[in-house]
Amino acid sequence: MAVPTIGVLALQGGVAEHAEMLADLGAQVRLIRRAENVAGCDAFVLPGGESGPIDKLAGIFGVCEPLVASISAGAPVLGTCAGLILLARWGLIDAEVERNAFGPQVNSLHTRVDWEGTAIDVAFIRGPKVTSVGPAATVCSRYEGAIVGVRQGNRLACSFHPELTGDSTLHRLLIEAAA
Ligand SMILES: NC(=O)CC[C@H](N)C(=O)O
Repeated sequence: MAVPTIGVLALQGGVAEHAEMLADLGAQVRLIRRAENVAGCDAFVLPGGESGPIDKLAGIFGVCEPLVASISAGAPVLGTCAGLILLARWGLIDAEVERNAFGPQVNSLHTRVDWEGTAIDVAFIRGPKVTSVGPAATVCSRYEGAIVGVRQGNRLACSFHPELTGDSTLHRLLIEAAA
């Protein structure tokens, strides 16, 4: 099997941990900072950070349009935290989200959640909550009753940060989908 190239949106936020985890799993990592970086990627990661600035910079640097086009054409994607917010805002995940739904930075926490039957180790940092999902999306994970993980085919989105705890379950799913 050819080594998949995974593009990590690298305009703001927690880029390095995703890149390191993907490289450890054997993927070729490409940082996405400009429109021309998008072509040729087999899958994408939209990292956590601040969804407002990432969204704005993605527009300014012309990244948003080719990225949305590539994901719409079938490229798998993993969006974590701010990445989940962007997937919903860009119409790529059929879900409504509420930002900062687990409180401020001081309420950050490290816990285990279930993802489609697998226990995963994750961190929440000012994460969003999914308040409703449309018919195209399915719920993959909950924390204290709140929806914190959804998928729409090969589009995976979560409220938390698996890359900060070293849990590679979702990154493996992404790489498998890209193969
Ligand atoms: N850790 C994160 O990605 C936080 C997301 C941030 N609170 C936002 O609304 O974009």
